[in-house]
Amino acid sequence: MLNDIRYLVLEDGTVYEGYKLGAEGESSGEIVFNTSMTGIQEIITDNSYTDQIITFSYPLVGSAGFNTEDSESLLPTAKGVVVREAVEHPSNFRSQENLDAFLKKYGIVGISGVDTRSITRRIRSTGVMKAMITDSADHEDTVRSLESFELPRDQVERVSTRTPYISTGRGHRVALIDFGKKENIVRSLNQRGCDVTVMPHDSTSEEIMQLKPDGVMLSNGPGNPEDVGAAVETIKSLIGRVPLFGICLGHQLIALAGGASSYKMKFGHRGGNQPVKNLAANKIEITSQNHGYAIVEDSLKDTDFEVTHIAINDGSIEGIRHKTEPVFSVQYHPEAAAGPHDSSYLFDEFMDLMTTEGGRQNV
Ligand SMILES: NC(=O)CC[C@H](N)C(=O)O
Repeated sequence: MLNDIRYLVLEDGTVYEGYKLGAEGESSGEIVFNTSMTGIQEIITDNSYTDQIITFSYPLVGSAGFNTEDSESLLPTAKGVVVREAVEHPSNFRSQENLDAFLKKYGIVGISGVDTRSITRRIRSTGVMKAMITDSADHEDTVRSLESFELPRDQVERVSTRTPYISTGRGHRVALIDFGKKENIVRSLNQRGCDVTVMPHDSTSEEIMQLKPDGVMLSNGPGNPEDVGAAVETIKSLIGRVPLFGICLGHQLIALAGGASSYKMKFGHRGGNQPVKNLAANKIEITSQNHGYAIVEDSLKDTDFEVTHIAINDGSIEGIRHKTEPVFSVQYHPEAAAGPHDSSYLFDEFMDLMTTEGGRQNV
């Protein structure tokens, strides 16, 4: 069994010894943790995790198995998966394969048998950092190569669609700018009858307006919002011409377009049980989240935007809206997948905005 040993080495020199899981080889990325207990396939296939190693803090991972229907992208782009125990025999009538087989299929390197709660506590005190999953026992060498490893910054262009395509419906016409979108955003719009045109990340405002959309959605996506400058210019020019709804990276880009700024959080929010307060309704929503950046509250002061939602755990901004135009966005995931459906009402609010404000561009 000796050659089944694999290591997770953190940039700070901490080494965890475990077992091989998923693909052969080694892999480096930014290590983050997710506290969800379910929705493992949706999380691993969320392209917002591009170049990141996902640690599941919950100890038993993959009990519902994996299938061909529940992926949030065609090609998962996470750099690794870290679990305490990988379920070998899933128990679910929809399951077609287990975690190990699913990771192998997509070439994702994983490690099992490590204390993921201890890793989570370490990330919470030190902050997210670089890490490597490797079979090499020369840990000093691994730490040295991690020191010189630079996290790439071109994630959005790697995961966005290269050409526009349509997911047909008979209702409102929506242009969805794809920064690495989760499929459930398209499904949530289609379920409400929308005709969705998925557009590349670098589409210009002219290309978007040529579609004569009733509304424009800005998707989630990986990386630092400051690296997606072209989209900020597009959004600036769309504000006031068409209703806009942004999710996660899309929310951050709307805020940047409005003149606000973003920052990198110490360890972000990732999980399916994140409480958020809706300030207008004075209600708490339990939300699905996956973000490592957030909007600087003070930077919103001199903009046309106001805060609509805040995170209960740390008070950070979770939602904003334009004071006079039909533009709003949330840092969390109303499309769920994985996670609770408390905030699906936001899609309905977008439908209402498209009914009352859509079609302005045709005037
Ligand atoms: N899910 C997302 O869209 C994530 C947005 C951004 N990449 C962040 O980490 O904050």
